[in-house]
Amino acid sequence: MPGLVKLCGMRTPEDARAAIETGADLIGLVFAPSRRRVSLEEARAICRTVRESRNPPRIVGLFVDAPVDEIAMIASALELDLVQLHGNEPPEVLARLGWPALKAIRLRPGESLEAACDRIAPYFSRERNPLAILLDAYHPSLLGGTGQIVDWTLAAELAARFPIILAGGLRPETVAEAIALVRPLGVDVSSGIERDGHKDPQLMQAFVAAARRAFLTLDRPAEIRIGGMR
Ligand SMILES: O=C(O)c1ccccc1N[C@@H]1O[C@H](COP(=O)(O)O)[C@@H](O)[C@H]1O
Repeated sequence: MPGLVKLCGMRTPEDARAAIETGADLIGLVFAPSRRRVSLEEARAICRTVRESRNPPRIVGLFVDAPVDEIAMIASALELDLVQLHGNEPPEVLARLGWPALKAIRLRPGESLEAACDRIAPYFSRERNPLAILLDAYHPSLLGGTGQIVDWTLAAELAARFPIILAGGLRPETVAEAIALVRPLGVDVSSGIERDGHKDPQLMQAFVAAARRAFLTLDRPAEIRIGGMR
């Protein structure tokens, strides 16, 4: 599959149904402090809805600096396809966890290419590599899902060197330009598909359609495999 599209922050089975309708590849459930956080029971209901669908997206559990035991417990209880580690988890955490993972790196304003590469490279020097690095924008007080935009020029340099999923302030009307410039393996969005703080089915549809069109126009579409998915 050229170009993955992840829709993050599903809070209800209805959100998940709307995401499934778009044909998104991945949906995200937040288990970190956030207005989008779901309990284990709420997550179970969402997972059931997803798995009963005909073309289920992969389910990603998002954690921020949570204890490894807690991540492992939730990942196995819900049979998550992937975890997204969105805090300051060092490479050892991915090795100890042993679960397919996306590692988020929050780029700081003015961060140099060299500094960003120095932060990312250690994740690829171990026996347990992340499937991709998810680039988000640093916020001084919030952990993510802030709608803040990443430096796309820096992101493009990083995407030429590492498997990158681009996140951070993407919207239906900006995602095509971001994909054309950055050429990531995938894109991820949370606040850009919300209206009045809730997931909006029309914005979800518009985001996925725009991302799909943009990935198709890349002359050499990037590819990523997640659990046999192409
Ligand atoms: O979505 C959240 O509430 C969240 C909470 C804590 C850490 C990360 C979170 N979301 C991730 O943030 C990025 C960017 O989101 P946005 O599109 O800028 O709103 C994305 O990877 C979400 O998965």
